Amino acid sequence: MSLIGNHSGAQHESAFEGYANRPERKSTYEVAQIGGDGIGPEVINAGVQAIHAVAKKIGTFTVNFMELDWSSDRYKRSGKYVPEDYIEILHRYDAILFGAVGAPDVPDHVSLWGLRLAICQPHMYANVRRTKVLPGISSPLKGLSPGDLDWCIIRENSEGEYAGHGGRSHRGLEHEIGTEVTIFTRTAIRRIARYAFQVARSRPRKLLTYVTKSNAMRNGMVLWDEVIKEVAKEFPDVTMDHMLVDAMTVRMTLQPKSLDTILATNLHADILSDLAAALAGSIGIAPTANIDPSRTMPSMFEPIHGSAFDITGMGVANPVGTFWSACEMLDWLGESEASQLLMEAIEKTCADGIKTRDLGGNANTQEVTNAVIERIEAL
Ligand SMILES: NC(=O)C1=CN([C@@H]2O[C@H](COP(=O)(O)OP(=O)(O)OC[C@H]3O[C@@H](n4cnc5c(N)ncnc54)[C@H](O)[C@@H]3O)[C@@H](O)[C@H]2O)C=CC1
Ligand SMILES: CC(=O)C(=O)O
Ligand SMILES: [K+]
Ligand SMILES: [Mn+2]
Repeated sequence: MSLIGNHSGAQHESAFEGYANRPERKSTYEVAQIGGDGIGPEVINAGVQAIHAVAKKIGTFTVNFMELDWSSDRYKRSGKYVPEDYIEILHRYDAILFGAVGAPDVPDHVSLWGLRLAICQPHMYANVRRTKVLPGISSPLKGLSPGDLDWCIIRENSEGEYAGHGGRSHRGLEHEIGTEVTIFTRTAIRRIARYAFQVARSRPRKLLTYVTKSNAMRNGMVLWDEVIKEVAKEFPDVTMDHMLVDAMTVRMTLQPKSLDTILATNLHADILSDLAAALAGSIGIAPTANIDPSRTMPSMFEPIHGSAFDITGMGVANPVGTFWSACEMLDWLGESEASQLLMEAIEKTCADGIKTRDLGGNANTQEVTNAVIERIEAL
């Protein structure tokens, strides 16, 4: 697949380049639409409008959305976030467009495990999170211009610190114990390392920085270091360097231009990718692709942010993170031209100053959506 973005000069390399298993293009894509909770349905509603507009403009395919009510409301009604046969249900779709999960009156660990982790952990082992300073948006860092902070963070998405192993005993007593056991397996480290090297290889700088904490964590993190060095031998054309996670926050902030593709564990990359989004201007902008590289399961695309109780229902949520996630979805489906077109419309909208208040603007969610659709139609 070609580089994205010859339209306006900005280049958006595919995060999925380098994979031989590009899909057959279809005339109709079936997408599961799961708005979820909080601002999730608000931004997904915006994303669906933008995808329909871009499909109409391109004219070679349509997207059918099937709205699934998998959410905390469903949990409170029925005791379950998802039906018993949810994996079989998801198999019917080409992709999943997801908002967020989390409600003020449900414990966060119940909601996250009930929906997002239930869907992603079994198959979607690569969590791909891109960053870039978009035109018209200022980074809190000094001296950066549009196009800078062009990073692709690859997060291990199936195990690690979020493996769910552990337990509690002696509940309520002074000597109560809680354990959260991190699980690292050679298989999972190797497959995510290969994925990250493929992404790094597909980008012009061919530079991979991998992040661990193998000084204090002397077992599993040392296994990471060893397996990554083994996998590196398969990719002699990729330059690799290593950072301990604490120092990585400093490098991201003070030497941001020294980074390109970044590989880290589930927890570390969760944190570093929120930092990356903030450094690029707002958590409301950044996309996430939860990828099953084998294409056994549909992959799931979602903005990086959560359900944002503090702004739910106000109509001011930034839809850009969802639009960019929609670009990633179209790209993964093989519709690279549509992906490029949508990205270009997003960039033009930002450049024209049509922004939500998290970016210092005063447009609401629908106004930003309308502006993106107008620009799609005009391109
Ligand atoms: N993938 C998912 O479904 C995720 C779910 N969560 C869940 O979301 C809930 C809230 O978590 P928080 O830690 O508060 O993170 P959050 O991302 O929901 O919100 C953090 C801050 O960023 C702001 N923000 C987030 N998205 C925005 C957008 N699109 N436009 C403008 N401002 C935006 C919020 O208003 C808030 O001030 C929790 O239940 C948490 O577990 C959190 C992260 C990811
Ligand atoms: C849950 C969460 O914070 C994430 O997936 O990024
Ligand atoms: K999300
Ligand atoms: Mn997160």
